[in-house]
Amino acid sequence: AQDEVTPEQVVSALEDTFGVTPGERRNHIKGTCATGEFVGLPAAASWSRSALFSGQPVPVVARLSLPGGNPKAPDTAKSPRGMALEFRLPGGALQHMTMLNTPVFGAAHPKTFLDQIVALKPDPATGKPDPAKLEAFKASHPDSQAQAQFLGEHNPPPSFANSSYFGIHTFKFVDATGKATLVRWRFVPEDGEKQLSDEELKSLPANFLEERLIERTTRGPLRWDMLVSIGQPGDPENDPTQAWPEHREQVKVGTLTLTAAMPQKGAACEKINFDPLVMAAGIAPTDDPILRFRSPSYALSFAKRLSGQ
Ligand code: HEM
Repeated sequence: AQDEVTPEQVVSALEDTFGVTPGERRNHIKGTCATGEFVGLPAAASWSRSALFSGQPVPVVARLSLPGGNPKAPDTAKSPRGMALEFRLPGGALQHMTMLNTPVFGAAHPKTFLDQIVALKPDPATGKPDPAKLEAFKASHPDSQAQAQFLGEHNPPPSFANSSYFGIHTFKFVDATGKATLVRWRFVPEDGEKQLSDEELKSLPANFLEERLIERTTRGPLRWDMLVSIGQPGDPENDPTQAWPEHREQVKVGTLTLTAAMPQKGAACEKINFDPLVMAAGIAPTDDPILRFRSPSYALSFAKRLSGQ
């Protein structure tokens, strides 16, 4: 029954809960474009033959975002922040990484994601989600617990620049001989991780993330190290709600640099579908049911917004 959920149902639920802004994303509607480059470390070639790790600069189009389909979502919301990257490899190949600033996701199966979106629908009487429905959702979906706990313990960042972003799913790095290694990646900010105080959460205006990101890039390049954890046999491969055991080997495989940021309207990131299954040779997906479900859901949202719906 878990896999009976369809992308159509989930996109309809997003539209029902958040409303539709014609021509815009059904999820992560609020966002900011950025551009820069990635330079990989050739040492990573012992795990992956991806052109990402040639040592040559690879142009990147990025989008930093807030989840949900409400274009007015406040930047203080205790929700994840998103970072989507499109790497433009030599010869026209593309590699995507579409990440959140939580180490785990809030659903092991698409049904949990669907039920959460339904539970988040504002009650017409209050304009807010019904607390009883949210409680019932939590109680009946233990796989939502780990991400909710992380979000409860970590206030959102004061800037997109002050967050780590996690691939969350397990992926395969594939070397030149075809040997696959299970990995999880994350991007760690050179500006350091920071969290808003509870006071700031109450006093800050609804919009500051875009302005701060643009301002930050005018003062100099913004960098994240790409780190990869190397999996061991038995590490969870198909469950994005489960962290890997601590002390897995960590390898730095490259550096992302963002040099400019701009409002999304008319900018390079606006019309990109950051489908996480867009992959170039050297990186491959696992059978994680959430990872596999994302691709057709993003395609549906993308097709609708491109046609002006
Ligand atoms: C059942 C699971 C999920 C569903 C149904 C889903 C659905 C969607 C949809 C429909 C969009 C808008 C696509 C577009 O119009 O371009 C989106 C965007 C996004 N999602 Fe997901 N998502 C899921 C899981 C995840 C996970 C696990 C992550 C992170 C690891 C993630 C991160 C993002 C980000 C960062 C964006 C914004 C991309 C951009 O800037 O264009 N999502 N999601």
